Amino acid sequence: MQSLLDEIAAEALADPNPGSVASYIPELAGIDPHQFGIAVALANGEVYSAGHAEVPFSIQSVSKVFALALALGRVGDQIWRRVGREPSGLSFDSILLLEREDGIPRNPFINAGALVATDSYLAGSQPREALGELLRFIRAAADDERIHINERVAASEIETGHRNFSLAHYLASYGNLQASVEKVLGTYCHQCAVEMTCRQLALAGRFLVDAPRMPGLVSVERRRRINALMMTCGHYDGSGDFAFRVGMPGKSGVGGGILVISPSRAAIAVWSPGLNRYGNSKLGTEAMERFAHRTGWSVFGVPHREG
Ligand SMILES: NC(=O)CC[C@H](N)C(=O)O
Repeated sequence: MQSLLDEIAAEALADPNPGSVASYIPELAGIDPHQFGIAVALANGEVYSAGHAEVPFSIQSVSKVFALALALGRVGDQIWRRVGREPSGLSFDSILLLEREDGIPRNPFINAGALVATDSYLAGSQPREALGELLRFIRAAADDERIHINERVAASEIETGHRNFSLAHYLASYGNLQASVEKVLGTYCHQCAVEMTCRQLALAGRFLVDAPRMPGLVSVERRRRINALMMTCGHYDGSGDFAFRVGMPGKSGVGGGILVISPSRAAIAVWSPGLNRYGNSKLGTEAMERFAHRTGWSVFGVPHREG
């Protein structure tokens, strides 16, 4: 495993075309795209990593996985009255379907749906308490008390988040927000501003792995369902392509991180800040494709011997 990760990191770091970083969040715009890290937390407790696996990055939409788990813990299946479970086929911040579908976002991994998840785990408490609970969840999953929120990234996004404010107001106009738009947006932007290294993110992802000794933070049924949604919706309008190329559930963020789950084997985190046209990490996606190919890992079966 170590030599495989070293190889994959070397290939990614030698790529002259890492994509371009998200520039709409000013704090993220200045990050050097020529960075790549990968970490694998295996079900047996071993952790392997290579490249810039110890560099903290903004997890952005990868946080939507933790937010959904927390929201389900708070309100249970009630959340499915307010958000769907279908891929949207549109970019992460699109408002298009909200009008046609009466303010019910397609899924909890696009921004509109994630705002509903944030509103659900807020559930009457103050943003500070709700974010404390989110951090407790992530820290417990990773077994790492150092994981924190980068206030500058949160502030930068709140200042420039006109689209997300529009989405939230739109949801509110349909009665699909309980807390105020300001509270939901403030909480959401802080949630996106959680910072982790690849190593921390792989460890945090273990709650989605089906094996003994993994952090049991959600029920078996929820774990399977969250994985299913990652497979179908975790990469926005690039979800089909990621499933085709990698064959494992994953959730991306515009910070360039991707959390991938091999359901009974491992949680894998890759990070490279340059993005492809869907807003998902370019080198991260390519590296995961190579990783899946070389390990033979896929949720669609094991490679069989030729002949
Ligand atoms: N795709 C993403 O990572 C988007 C998250 C980002 N915080 C936003 O809301 O725009």
